Amino acid sequence: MPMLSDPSLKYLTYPSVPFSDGYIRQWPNKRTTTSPIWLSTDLRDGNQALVNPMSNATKLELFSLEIEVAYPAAGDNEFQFVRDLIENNEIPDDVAIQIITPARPELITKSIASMAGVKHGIIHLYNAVSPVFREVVFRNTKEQTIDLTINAVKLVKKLTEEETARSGARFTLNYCLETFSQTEPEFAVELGNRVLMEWGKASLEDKVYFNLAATVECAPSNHYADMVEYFNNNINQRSSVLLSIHPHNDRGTGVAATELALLAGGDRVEGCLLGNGERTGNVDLITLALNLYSQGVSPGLDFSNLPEIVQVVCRCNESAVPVRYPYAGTLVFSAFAGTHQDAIKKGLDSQAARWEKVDRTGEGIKYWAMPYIPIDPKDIGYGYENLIRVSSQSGKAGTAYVIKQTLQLDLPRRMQVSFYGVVQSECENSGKEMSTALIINAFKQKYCLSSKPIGRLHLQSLNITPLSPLSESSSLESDGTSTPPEQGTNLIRFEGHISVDGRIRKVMGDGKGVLSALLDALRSDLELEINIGEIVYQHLEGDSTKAVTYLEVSIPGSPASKSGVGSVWGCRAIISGINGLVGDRRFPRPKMVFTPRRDQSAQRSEAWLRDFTFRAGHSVLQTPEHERSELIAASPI
Ligand SMILES: CC(=O)SCCNC(=O)CCNC(=O)[C@H](O)C(C)(C)COP(=O)(O)OP(=O)(O)OC[C@H]1O[C@@H](n2cnc3c(N)ncnc32)[C@H](O)[C@@H]1OP(=O)(O)O
Ligand SMILES: CC(C)C(=O)C(=O)O
Ligand SMILES: [Mg+2]
Repeated sequence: MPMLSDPSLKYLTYPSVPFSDGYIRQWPNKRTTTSPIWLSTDLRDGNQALVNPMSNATKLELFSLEIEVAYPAAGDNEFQFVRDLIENNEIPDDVAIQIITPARPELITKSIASMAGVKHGIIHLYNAVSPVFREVVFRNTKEQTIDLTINAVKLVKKLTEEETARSGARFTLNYCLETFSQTEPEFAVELGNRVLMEWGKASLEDKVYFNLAATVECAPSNHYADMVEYFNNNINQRSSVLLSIHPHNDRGTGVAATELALLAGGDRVEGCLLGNGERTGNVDLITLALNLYSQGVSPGLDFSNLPEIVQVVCRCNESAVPVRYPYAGTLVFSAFAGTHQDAIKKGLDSQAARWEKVDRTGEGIKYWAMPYIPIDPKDIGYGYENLIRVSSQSGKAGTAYVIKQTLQLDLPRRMQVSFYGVVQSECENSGKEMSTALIINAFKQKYCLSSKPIGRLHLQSLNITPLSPLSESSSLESDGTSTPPEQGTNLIRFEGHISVDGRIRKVMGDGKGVLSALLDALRSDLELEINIGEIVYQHLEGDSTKAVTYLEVSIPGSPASKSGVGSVWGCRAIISGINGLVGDRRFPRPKMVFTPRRDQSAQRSEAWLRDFTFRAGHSVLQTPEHERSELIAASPI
């Protein structure tokens, strides 16, 4: 049957909670500032919903917290699990175990028998109390429902007192109004007060728990909050009572309902890790705890290694976590969209500066303020390596972030734009994400970053000789990664070997600064006339002596320019940029005549390479043969 045009003919809306006229709800103005008591019901409410319920060994893997361990009346395995926990001393002194029993005398008796010898046991007694259950399932009136409940409480009291007399066990009553959220609020309170009277020994030290179940989530979260607030306001002996919240997630708002119910007076939450449970599941304890954490409230639960916890839970439950699942999904700390990536990249940079200032001055706190990322993934066992993932939806900032994370290169804006074009068209063509490895490979290809020739030109070796003393601010490091000597102040001779289309050429030129000298060499020996536009130097993080140069090259008379990147005083950046120019057929090919004017047979060039040395100032830095080849290989940029 299709959906109805008027669904009110089939589905009844939820009734209002009967607050008195003029009553002002308290929960909307409250804030949660402390953590609730948590009860994991993974081994009971979670387990009862599994296609294959857990074995007792598997249950032990998940055992922790204040925990509901079993439904002992369900069968021998469940019963035995409780016995094993108690008899094998598996329960730490500060852990109370909870077992659940329906309000049926023989099942209560069996359930309490399973708890013999426990140190602290919580008896979770339940019966459904809403109109539809009273009428359809139990065929009971309100009075009969109260009688059924009171008789059950009486029996629990008698049996637990006998066990206490025998073994000294301490017991807490957790009475669950199953389907509480669909029950008339006045009736729920009346029932609660009758239970309190019958138990007769609720105190500040030994509270009675009322488990207010949203067995099926049937109304918006604000309604559940109203229900809890009403119960909170009207139950007797409130200070001797603890309100437990047991939400399910049928409307997908279990977490919201819990958070509002805690504002409305809830003290304790029953839920499951990753929201396992009947139908759409119980409320997820991990999401709740980390939501609190993200507000600066310690949840008292440790999820420092969430990925491992997720693995254990999924193994025990034979289930999987959707990739978009809060905190635990594999994609929740990844941005694909360009503007998100841009904001995250800027956020990381500005936060690093802010945190560095706190370290330096000792003032302020290193608070987290990151666009699109509500908590620091590192706090819960994730790194930053997947923060940005690149697809056709990504922009230049995302690609630049990947390059920076992987190669430490902080690309200037124009270069970001230019390289982004490559990535974008690759993604559009493939229709797929571009992995970090593919991006890095494309980057190296485009800018010819390799110790082996990629483009048509490749700088094989170089020798820099200052023809005038270096100015104070200049230095020439033997590995060629320092900032080039200031352009225009030092007369420099550049001698080097450049392979052009596979053939090695010896070139030499003079100029004010290394780059000018190289340009002179290119002009005079390769007849290659090149202009340099914007130049940016970047010191690599963690080593102030290492620098990389970004620059733009163009052919005189042509408006087109290409970016280049590289070290070795910027020489490799020039060659990288030229490769962009000469390798792209859309641009006029520069005149390249490869007839060397100076004597350099192939043999002599190879000999020159073997004797390769860097010269700094006027001293020759001799490098052992094996270190020299490593130096070249290790410095592809
Ligand atoms: C919302 C929740 O999560 S409640 C927890 C639910 N969990 C489970 O059911 C898992 C474990 N359950 C079991 O193993 C079995 O149901 C058992 C062993 C407990 C009981 O088995 P059975 O005796 O065969 O009964 P069955 O499972 O058919 O339950 C239906 C009976 O229980 C009654 N019942 C259900 N809940 C309650 C309750 N809280 N108090 C009293 N009676 C109840 C029903 O009215 C019905 O009685 P009827 O047969 O007289 O009509
Ligand atoms: C029996 C109770 C606690 C329950 O699981 C529910 O109502 O959802
Ligand atoms: Mg439940």
